[in-house]
Amino acid sequence: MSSLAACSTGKSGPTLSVDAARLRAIAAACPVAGQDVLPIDQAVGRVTAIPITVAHALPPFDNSAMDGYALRLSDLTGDGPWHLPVSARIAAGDARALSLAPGTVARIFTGAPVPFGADAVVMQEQVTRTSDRISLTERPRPGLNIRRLGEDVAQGAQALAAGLALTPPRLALLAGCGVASLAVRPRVRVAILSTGDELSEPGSTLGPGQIYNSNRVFLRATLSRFPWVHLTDLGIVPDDAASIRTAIRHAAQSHDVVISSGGVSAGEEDHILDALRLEAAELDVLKVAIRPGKPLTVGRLGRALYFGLPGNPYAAAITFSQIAKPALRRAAGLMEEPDTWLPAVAGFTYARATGRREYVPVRWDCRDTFGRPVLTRLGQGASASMSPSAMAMGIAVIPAEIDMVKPGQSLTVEPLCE
Ligand SMILES: Nc1nc2c(c(=O)[nH]1)N[C@H]1C(S)=C(S)[C@@H](COP(=O)(O)OP(=O)(O)OC[C@H]3O[C@@H](n4cnc5c(N)ncnc54)[C@H](O)[C@@H]3O)O[C@H]1N2
Ligand code: MOO
Repeated sequence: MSSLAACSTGKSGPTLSVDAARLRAIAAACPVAGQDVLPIDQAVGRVTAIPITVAHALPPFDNSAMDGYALRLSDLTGDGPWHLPVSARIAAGDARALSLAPGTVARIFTGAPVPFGADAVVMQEQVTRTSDRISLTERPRPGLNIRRLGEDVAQGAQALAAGLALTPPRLALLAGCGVASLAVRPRVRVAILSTGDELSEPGSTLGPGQIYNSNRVFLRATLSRFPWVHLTDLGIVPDDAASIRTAIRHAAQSHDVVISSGGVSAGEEDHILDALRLEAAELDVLKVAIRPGKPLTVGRLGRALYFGLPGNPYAAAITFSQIAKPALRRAAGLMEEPDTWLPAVAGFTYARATGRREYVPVRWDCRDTFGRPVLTRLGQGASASMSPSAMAMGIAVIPAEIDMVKPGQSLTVEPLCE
């Protein structure tokens, strides 16, 4: 079991900047408490609950980085070339605790234990071998081609801090240190629901005035990519105040985060805000200077974090990625915020109203002389349009105060992954 402790009591206020809204959402999200112990091969994408210290050093013994010859530098007296007999042969996995006989070299292979007394390994390409001896002309530097015990991770050291996503390289690091299982944060229990009497599910026949529910699939697909989420899909909730109240109250009792789409703007058919108020939710964010997605609502309902995303599909997608996702990551216990924004340059002209930071679907097929993508804008910025973002290579950001974007203007873009 996990739970989010309430840790902020923000009040609703005027229109917030995107950054302020994001910070409030993150502040409202406390990491889920508790920990699960998982075998390492079931932990990909999960979040470290505590610092991971390791019982085994990496590497666990001095070993050779090359196929070659291990030698003692003190045997290379005077000027070269030096001629030394080969006294031993050591392959990877050799279990003998060998000492290198003075005045000799050992044939050694990559990954094999360096014999006691040897202080350098010379690559085989740099020696001449004749029957049972080698000749070399250049004095190797001390420690050449020797991977020292614990040089990657010392025995007993912290291999990973708490709050890190277990990426494949991090799991490989732990495996290299002999870690077989570890403590991760419990999954964040997320409930999603759609509101709107106009909604019908794909596969059904559309009635008059109906549209297909696309936000549900978007949220399911997006959240399914987060291994630290446990998802409950509550489907479409009837669009009346009582049904919505009951649904969100129950969802908040058994989940860490509740995400709804639709019903957050000003009309009397938009019931989410009323329902949240009647359920005594603490509302941290009610309006954001973002395009699309202005009527985003963020708050706390009981012990759960609540996101009321706008119904328009592109607005739901942008507010999810810009505001909800960073807060969800905090709820998951993640302490790293990825910075995926890249410098880019506009290849289009766009006259726009100031006041809201705008997220624009873009493509690019060339780069400028500095290597920055030259962006083409897709669509007209309608928050109900789905084709532009479906075809986009990335989302460009236009600062709130800019009233005209011209070709050559510096922008930033976040590439979309497949
Ligand atoms: N008088 C005002 N009207 C609107 C305002 C405003 O400030 N004053 N804001 C506009 C903005 S901006 C947005 S964004 C939308 C937000 O609307 P809601 O969050 O209340 O959402 P709905 O009204 O329920 O739906 C909006 C739109 O999206 C469609 N929709 C809803 N759910 C889904 C879904 N699951 N899948 C696909 N499409 C969905 C719905 O049919 C509507 O067309 O409000 C503006 N209005
Ligand atoms: O803020 Mo809304 O998404 O423009 O229609």
